[in-house]
Amino acid sequence: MKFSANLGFLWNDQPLPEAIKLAHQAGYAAVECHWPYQFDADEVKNALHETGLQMLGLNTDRGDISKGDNGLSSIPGREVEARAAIDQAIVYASKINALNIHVMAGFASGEEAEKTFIDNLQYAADQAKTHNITILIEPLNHYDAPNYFLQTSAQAEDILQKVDRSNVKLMFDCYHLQIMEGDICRRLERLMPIIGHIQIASVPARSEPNTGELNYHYIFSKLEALGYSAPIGAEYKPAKGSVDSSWLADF
Ligand SMILES: O=C(O)[C@@H](O)C(=O)CO
Ligand SMILES: [Mg+2]
Repeated sequence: MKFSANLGFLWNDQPLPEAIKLAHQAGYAAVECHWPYQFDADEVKNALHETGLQMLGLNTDRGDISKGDNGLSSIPGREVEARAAIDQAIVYASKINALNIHVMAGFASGEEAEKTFIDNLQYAADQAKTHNITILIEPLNHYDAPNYFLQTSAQAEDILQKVDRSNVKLMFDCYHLQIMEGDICRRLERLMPIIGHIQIASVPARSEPNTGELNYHYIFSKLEALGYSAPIGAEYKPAKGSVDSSWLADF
């Protein structure tokens, strides 16, 4: 299996270009991040070039985090801000040749929120297409993100059907979906055609993947049997605060 270091959680005390170099030294095959916007895109691009790593993905800006925003794209009345965040992500991603953009839904519920999310995702997909960028949506668990618009894979599947764009896919985060739904292996197999990226962490602690209630040796053997060969996102919070990548050797 190949792994992508999620630099939102790993080496997140370092400037992004430095974190990319540290991920390379630790043996990761790719990198991904959350919100890279404070870092100069040229410096990030140089670090990617120097290490030969690809940036798999980044997120749209969350909005005003001091007011509790966690994404904007499903919030009726905030379409202008949501689309500005999508445009910003596309510009940044295309500068550093990132493959995917996770469009964050935010806190909302109901039919109007669903319609808003679908419209914004169609906008994002159409803008991203010319840059060969895939748009991702990710269900988040209701403990970490109570009242987040997108909470289950079934809801994501329904949204993707309604969005009806081939470059919009599901980010299957095993950590969130184990908490919300379980049945991870069957779910991965069934949803494989709509999966754009997979992330992992232990459950429930969200720390190093080889601890906790999910058996990743088993899950990876199933993914291998399904022919999945893309790098898997190691999106975990290091248990002791500093990054220990020795778990990579087990896989
Ligand atoms: O799982 C997560 O929390 C992330 O993948 C993310 O992008 C939203 O914070
Ligand atoms: Mg995730």
